[in-house]
Amino acid sequence: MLNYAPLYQKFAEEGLTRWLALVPEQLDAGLDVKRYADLAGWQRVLEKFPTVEQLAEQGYQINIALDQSAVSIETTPALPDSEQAKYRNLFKKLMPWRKGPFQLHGTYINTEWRSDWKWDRLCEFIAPLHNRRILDVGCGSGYHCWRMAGAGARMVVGIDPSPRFHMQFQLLRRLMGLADGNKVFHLPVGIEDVPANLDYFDTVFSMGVLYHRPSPMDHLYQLKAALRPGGELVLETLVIDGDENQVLVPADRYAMMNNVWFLPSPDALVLWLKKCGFVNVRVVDISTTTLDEQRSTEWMTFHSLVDFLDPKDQSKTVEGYPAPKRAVVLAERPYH
Ligand SMILES: Nc1ncnc2c1ncn2[C@@H]1O[C@H](C[S@+](CC[C@H]([NH3+])C(=O)[O-])CC(=O)[O-])[C@@H](O)[C@H]1O
Repeated sequence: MLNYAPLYQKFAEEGLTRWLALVPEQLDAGLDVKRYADLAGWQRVLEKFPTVEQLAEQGYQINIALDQSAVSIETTPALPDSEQAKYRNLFKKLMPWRKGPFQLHGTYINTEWRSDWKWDRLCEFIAPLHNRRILDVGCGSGYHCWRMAGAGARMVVGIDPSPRFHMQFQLLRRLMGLADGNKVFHLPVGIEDVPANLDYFDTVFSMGVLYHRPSPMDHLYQLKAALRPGGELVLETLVIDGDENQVLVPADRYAMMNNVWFLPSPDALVLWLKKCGFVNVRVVDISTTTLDEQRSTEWMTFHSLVDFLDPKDQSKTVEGYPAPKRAVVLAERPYH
């Protein structure tokens, strides 16, 4: 059984009461087996893994590392080869694994994305996460949430509406046990389910989400309202080259994705943030996504970036738009 008791307890302790009141309903809706037929199977996969307590009884010590490129859970001594092979096959049953990498009980999960590279690009610029309460909007499997915990966060709430990613997160939580997992939580909901005007989080991350929103200014206002005054927004999104009034709205698909709305230039993004009332707005990174950062692997066997680019000119998407380039922008919610 998935255990949400620690989430209820932590939300209560940390004063997230308005959200807490909605959580039972949100879990029911986000994990509705009638809507998501695979859930029961994923749940059975999770239950095949040993809990930390079971491993401890067998004399194993759990070693968790959240501050290196692969979020890692291993034992001392290492599990026998036969057990490692069994778990490797079970990890495969939760494919596709998109955000990572992870190193779990002898298996390196080489995810579609080198999410650690994104982390490396921003971590030196953001306000230090020590003791902060953090919201990660569109967190996927929660890879970055674990890295935030590794950087000393007091509490991390990751949200993502995909039930598969929720189960990937729950698997990590099970393997980790509560000792280290009790400050990182994941809810199977979207930004629209976060209660309005929380005025709460010290840092809000929105990475890879803005371009999926049909109403980007509303997204920025929602993020701002989730922050406490003085809190920091870490915004990462697809951008194009151009001045502050240049924005690409793809007619149909962009890089084969059919739910892409607005790709601003970095300067336009800065203007939008200022117009929405953020202060101290600055671009800290602009990077073109490389074929080494996003690619098919044995853990994500579908098409990936190389298939989304024009084979004759990789500076363009198959639709003829500029190839994916992403910016990281930091901004603060003002005190007044
Ligand atoms: N309404 C919504 N509210 C919140 N999340 C949503 C919503 N709709 C979709 N998502 C989720 O937003 C995530 C976007 S990926 C970024 C992952 C991570 N942040 C990363 O930066 O690597 C995009 C990328 O590949 O960059 C997906 O996991 C969706 O399920």
